[in-house]
Amino acid sequence: MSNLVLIVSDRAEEAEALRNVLPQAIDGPFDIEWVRTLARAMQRLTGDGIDIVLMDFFLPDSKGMRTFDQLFEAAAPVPIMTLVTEGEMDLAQEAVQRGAQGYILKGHFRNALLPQALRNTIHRKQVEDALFIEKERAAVTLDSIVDGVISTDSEGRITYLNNTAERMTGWAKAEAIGHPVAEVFPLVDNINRKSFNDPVVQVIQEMRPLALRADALLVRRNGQEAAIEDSVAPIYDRRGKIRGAVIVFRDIGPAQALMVQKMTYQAHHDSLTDLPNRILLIDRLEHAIALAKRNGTTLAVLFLDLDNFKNINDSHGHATGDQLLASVAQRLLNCIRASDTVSRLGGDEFVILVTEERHAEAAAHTAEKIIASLAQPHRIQQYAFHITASIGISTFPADGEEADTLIRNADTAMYYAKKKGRNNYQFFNAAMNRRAVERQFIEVGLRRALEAQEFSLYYQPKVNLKTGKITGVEALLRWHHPERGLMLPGDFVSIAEDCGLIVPISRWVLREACRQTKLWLEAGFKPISTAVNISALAFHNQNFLQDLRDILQETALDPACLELELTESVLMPDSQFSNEILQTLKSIGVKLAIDDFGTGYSSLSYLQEFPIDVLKIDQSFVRGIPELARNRIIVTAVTGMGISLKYRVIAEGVETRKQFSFLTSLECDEGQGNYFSPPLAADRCTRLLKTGIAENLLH
Ligand SMILES: Nc1nc2c(ncn2[C@@H]2O[C@H](COP(=O)(O)OP(=O)(O)OP(=O)(O)O)[C@@H](O)[C@H]2O)c(=O)[nH]1
Repeated sequence: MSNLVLIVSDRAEEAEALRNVLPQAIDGPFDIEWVRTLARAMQRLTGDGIDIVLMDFFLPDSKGMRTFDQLFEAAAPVPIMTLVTEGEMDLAQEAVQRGAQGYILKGHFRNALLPQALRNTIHRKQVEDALFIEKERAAVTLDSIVDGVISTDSEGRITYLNNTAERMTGWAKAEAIGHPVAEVFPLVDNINRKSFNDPVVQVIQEMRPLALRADALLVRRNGQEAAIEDSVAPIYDRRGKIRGAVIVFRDIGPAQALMVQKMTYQAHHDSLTDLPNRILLIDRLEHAIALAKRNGTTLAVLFLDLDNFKNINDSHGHATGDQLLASVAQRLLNCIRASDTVSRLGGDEFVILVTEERHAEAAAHTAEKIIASLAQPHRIQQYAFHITASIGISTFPADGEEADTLIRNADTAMYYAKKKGRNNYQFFNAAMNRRAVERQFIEVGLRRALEAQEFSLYYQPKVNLKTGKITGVEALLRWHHPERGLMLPGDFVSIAEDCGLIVPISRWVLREACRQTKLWLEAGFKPISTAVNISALAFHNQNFLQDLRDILQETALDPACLELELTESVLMPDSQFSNEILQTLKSIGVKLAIDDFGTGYSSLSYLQEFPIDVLKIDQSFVRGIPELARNRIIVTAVTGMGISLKYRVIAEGVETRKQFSFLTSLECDEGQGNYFSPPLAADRCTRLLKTGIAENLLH
């Protein structure tokens, strides 16, 4: 598109010279219009289409600066350049100061830079106009919307407020500019009136927008508060550098503010007990840590888990469980100061934040108070419930400087309180952490071990003490850990129980033992039975009986060749339930043995009640015989009792000829232990089944 140049000059030779140069210019094209007088020029400028004016100061109807002033007023916003001689430079300079875009020296029209200068001037003016319109449009838009808009520079100082922002903050734009945003736009949390971290600083530091948040109160200049929702976004320049931030916010009105406040409250509190939940606890804890750091004080975190709470739910129903939890919450609140926090993390877990302790150990006092308070009966409906709790304590700064670490370490200490028999409290120590890390390592390994086929079964023979024949084997689990090598059950079973992995592991053990026994039977080793240990969790698992039936069917093993070993502690807590399962097991046809007899309840009455075939005397009693009188008496009594009740009695842990001889003299049926053979991998056990126990060991 060509540009139209209006030449305002009375000198024909000048107009002619420009006419000769401009239409052919490479930077063009330019079209030319020429007028001789100011009046004609003014008239022409009332119409459209002129892109630039080139004017002489001296015209027939106007002279000097007046010519420029008149034209400038009529031409706006068309750019003007003046045509001057060297003697008129002063006029040219003054015109530039008054708004001219520049000047052209007469006699230099052939200069190649002239068209370029004209084109640049026209272009610059066009850009300026577009920018002006753009700014105007933005300003008008921003001033007409109902949202407040504030922008800042990269230091967080105000650079702009729209009308709504002026009204809502109480600051006029002119006053606010240059002030820190936190001064003009101060925000507090609508739950506890705590100041928010400056969102602009955060956006500039993190270089990403902050999403809309609806739980903020804007404190106006006059001190009034307004519930708002706001978002903040960074402003970048063309190089991607942060130049500031823009805040957009709106007044959400009292009804919505109330709803938001309610929702915010719900998001921070537990609905059952109305206590702060984990989110609010972490917030308070972080705040308390910051304060303790500043003041050099300490604080303690008490992690509390009710003992055997599941039993209450199971026996009285979830609703009663809920009421008990609410009662516990109330007791906990009564044990602490108003400045402390009791929170419920979920389930039967509570965390208590005790602040401003002079000595962290003072938390023990709170723990004792809590334990004593919870011990009082809780009256719910017509019942009085007795409940205890285990508490772990971590202290700041000794046990961690982060909220998460303190809670985690208190949780670890709580776990040890459970291990110590429940109803007590334990302070966290670093050794616990090492053990917790170790447990974690084992647990992670266990989760992989089944799939990675890292388990195997070893078998230890049981020997008839009269005939010396092998009557069966006990299957013993081994874990070939890729880093630790061979691991025994004592290293990992309790962890597998804690994380529930014992159930699939037990299923694998049962299947593998049945499969191997079937192989031995098919190979002609008869009669032989294999004993498998059943843990409490596996025994109480609701799929236990069905799994067992499936495995027996799958492996086609005669159930009489499978012996299940159960400890007294598995059976006794709920003997009626146990008896029902044992009767079913009996009807399936498997043999039942009481393992580790003598270490647990050793109740004779249940022995008669349960359909048991075998009594296994625990190796701790066999160890000292015949020299150790106490053990000698126990082994003698248990063997005699077992025989008279018509059980097969098996002594575990036989290691010496003396023990073997003594057990034989008692007419104990069978023995098991390293004296006859250590536990062996399946192939070596197969060889032993072929050769039998060495003759010299038996006589
Ligand atoms: N009534 C009720 N029970 C819950 C709620 N949330 C979780 N529970 C139950 O609380 C029990 C928590 O049990 P645990 O802490 O794992 O075990 P426990 O029986 O207390 O035994 P220990 O902690 O080992 O002493 C589980 O049975 C959950 O089902 C709840 O909101 N209300």
